[in-house]
Amino acid sequence: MAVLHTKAVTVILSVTVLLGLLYLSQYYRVSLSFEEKWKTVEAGRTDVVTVTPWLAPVVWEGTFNPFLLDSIYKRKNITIAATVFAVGKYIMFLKDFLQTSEEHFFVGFRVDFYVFTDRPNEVPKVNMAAGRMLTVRSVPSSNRWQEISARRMEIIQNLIEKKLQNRADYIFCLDVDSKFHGRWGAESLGGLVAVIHPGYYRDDRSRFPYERSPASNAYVAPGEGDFYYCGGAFGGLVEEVHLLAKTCRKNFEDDAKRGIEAAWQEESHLNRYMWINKPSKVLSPEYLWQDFKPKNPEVQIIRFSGVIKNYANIRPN
Ligand SMILES: CC(=O)N[C@H]1[C@@H](OP(=O)(O)OP(=O)(O)OC[C@H]2O[C@@H](n3ccc(=O)[nH]c3=O)[C@H](O)[C@@H]2O)O[C@H](CO)[C@H](O)[C@@H]1O
Ligand SMILES: [Mn+2]
Repeated sequence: MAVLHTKAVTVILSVTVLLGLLYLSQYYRVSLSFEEKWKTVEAGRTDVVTVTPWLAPVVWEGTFNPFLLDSIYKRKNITIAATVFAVGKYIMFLKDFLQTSEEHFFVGFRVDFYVFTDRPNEVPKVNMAAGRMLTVRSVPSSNRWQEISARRMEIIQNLIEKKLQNRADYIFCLDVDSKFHGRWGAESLGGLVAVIHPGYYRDDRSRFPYERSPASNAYVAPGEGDFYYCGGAFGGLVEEVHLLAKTCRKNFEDDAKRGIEAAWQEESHLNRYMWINKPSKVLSPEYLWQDFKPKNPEVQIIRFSGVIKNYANIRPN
């Protein structure tokens, strides 16, 4: 009896493993048939919104085939730039950010990281794969975190004007106090790309923390706004992000001249910009989660997530 039982278990296990392997071999095949290419999209997701009212895709796990997407963009031989700021004590986050990006962020593509810091000597040495590169640039420190965060727009604008226009196709601007945990690849590419903020995606828009004072250039009126987007991750084609950075910088500085600072600094200006200039691709909160938030069932994978930090210890004010 015991022998029979063991045999049955062995057979069931073998069949399961074989079926699993068969499934994986199908999934990992890059040269998909015409019918197969449409399968993932047709199966899609029904528990979340996957297209905006202005017909931009909202990228969730299960809405795309990663291997197909990579194969499409590989042929185009693109370069992706990524900016990250590590000013003051935030330099401590850089190592994990860079190390995990090697494992998950556009693996197999040409990626140029631009690190902006006031502590260039403390930039960690991280082994990077061929085709990936890191450039360190000095920026002044500040005694106000709001200024460090908001001045990113000006620095991104300058970087694009002085360096990137003929050197990169796409750019992503990312918070440093975060780590990659899952694939972030070609599915995220688009003209203008925004990430839905993990803290508000289940809320009614009346609760979104937009800037509510009409005196500010970042003003979003009650009843307006699509999603609440993160300041910690956005991107797109270099020329689109240039326009975004230039506009947000101007609006921010204009406000400052009149003694106004929007509720969430450049994040408020970004949200105003995205309300007027709809993103052509929207990334789900999988693309910027927060470690302190328990995972919700619709979030099948966390790709990038903010680490838990003690603000009082790391910010200058
Ligand atoms: C997840 C997310 O969307 N985060 C946004 C949010 O809060 P956060 O609490 O995530 O802001 P934060 O403290 O991470 O600051 C934003 C970023 O500025 C840089 N930094 C900041 C302070 C400092 O002393 N040194 C330094 O380098 C660093 O790259 C950091 O990641 O609101 C901020 C604006 O108020 C920004 O829009 C952030 O992107
Ligand atoms: Mn952050």
